[in-house]
Amino acid sequence: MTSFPDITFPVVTTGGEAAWQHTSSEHWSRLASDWLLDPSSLTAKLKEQCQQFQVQLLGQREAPLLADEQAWLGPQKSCIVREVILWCDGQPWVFARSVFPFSALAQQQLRLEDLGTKPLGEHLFKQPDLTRSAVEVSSFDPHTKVGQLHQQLGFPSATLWGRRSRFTAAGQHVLVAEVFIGASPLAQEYVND
Ligand SMILES: C=C(O[C@@H]1C=C(C(=O)O)C=C[C@H]1O)C(=O)O
Repeated sequence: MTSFPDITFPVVTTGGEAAWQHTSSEHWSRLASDWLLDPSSLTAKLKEQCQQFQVQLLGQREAPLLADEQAWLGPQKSCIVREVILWCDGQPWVFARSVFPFSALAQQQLRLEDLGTKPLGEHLFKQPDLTRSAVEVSSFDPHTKVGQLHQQLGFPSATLWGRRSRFTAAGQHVLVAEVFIGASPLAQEYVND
């Protein structure tokens, strides 16, 4: 069992650190990586890559939305924010921040209330009416909160890459952002980017 480092929640507290762009941009061709584009469950993909997959729950509670999150979820006064680190064989691979309105938490079919350290994806991908928006991608410089998390976890300063999309099921939206950090191939691949 990995002993997880103590990380303050929420990690992401300020907007403007990501420049989310659709993958049709010309910038995209240089980045083409199935880690960013693969529409299947990231949890399932990681479980194929490692023997021991673990979810470190940093927190799941009401917290402020970032301005660019409001655009996806509509004018919510407040939302539930869930942040996790996904670990593969004792190494951090993904930092994920998911935000969803209280109405999604109350939607029993989604069972988000008692997720705990169960991976969100395993719930979402079981929903019969699940749809997913197009994926946005963004880089994260070393000075961003996620870039600092990567270094706090013991990895050298690097430009990181993440993706974001909105899941919809049972009439509710869940916005999920995933940044490849630590020992993940994508974080290593661009380490000198
Ligand atoms: C959306 C998925 O769920 C994963 C698990 C998460 C969690 O437990 O909070 C968050 C983002 C994803 O990396 C997925 O598996 O694709």
